[in-house]
Amino acid sequence: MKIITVNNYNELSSTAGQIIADLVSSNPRCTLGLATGSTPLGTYQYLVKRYQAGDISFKDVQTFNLDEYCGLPRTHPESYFRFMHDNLFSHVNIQMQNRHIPCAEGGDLQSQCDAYNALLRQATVDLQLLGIGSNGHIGFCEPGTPFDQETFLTQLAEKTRQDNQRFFNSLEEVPTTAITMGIKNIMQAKSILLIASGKGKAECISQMVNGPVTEAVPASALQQHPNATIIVDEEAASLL
Ligand SMILES: N[C@@H]1[C@@H](O)[C@H](O)[C@@H](COP(=O)(O)O)O[C@@H]1O
Repeated sequence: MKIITVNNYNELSSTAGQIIADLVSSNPRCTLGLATGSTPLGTYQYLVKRYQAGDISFKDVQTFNLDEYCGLPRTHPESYFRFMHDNLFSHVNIQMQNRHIPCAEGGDLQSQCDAYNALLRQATVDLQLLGIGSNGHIGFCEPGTPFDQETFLTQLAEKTRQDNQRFFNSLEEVPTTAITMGIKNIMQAKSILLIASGKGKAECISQMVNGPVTEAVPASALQQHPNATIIVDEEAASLL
């Protein structure tokens, strides 16, 4: 694992954004794995600026998102479909048919998992962007998820629902399940870029980097990835 410590969130966002922009410039047909949550917002803003400045084009870039809540229509303000539209897709030229997000609408969620997994199996993700949950989750792979797990219907941990309550009016409104890439899918990316900011992430970052590789801390699987880079600000790095 390569660890890059930066001073603050702005630097974190530009450092991560620069790595992604460099990849898109050198490999215009690359495939990006994308993440949601508040941490990647600055990274997406950086990429939008570079696109608007005419520095990079996403015309031939493919994207695969990590996860999607179940029980929210895609039009819901907190769906990850909507998040990606509002924060990245509506501002850059990633073609509609090249954007992939798990579909968690409709009755047969297992079929939706299988369909997404089949797409992932055909793809090679060049760079997977990740945030981290305060309990060490990646995507929505919660503690206890087997490392050989592929795309699946996951039960959200209570801690995750509490953490994400800030985006909803009440805890009751936070979905209890989601479709997520599995750890096996995530680990198949050629490179991984995990970003974390703030004191609330210090403990899980320390466990991920210095703790044992264990299913109890899903992000610890990244210790076994040949090309994983972690960018942390000083607060998130404070227990390393
Ligand atoms: N499914 C997402 C994760 O992909 C994300 O990494 C995590 C942390 O989010 P934040 O960046 O808002 O702390 O939140 C959600 O649970």
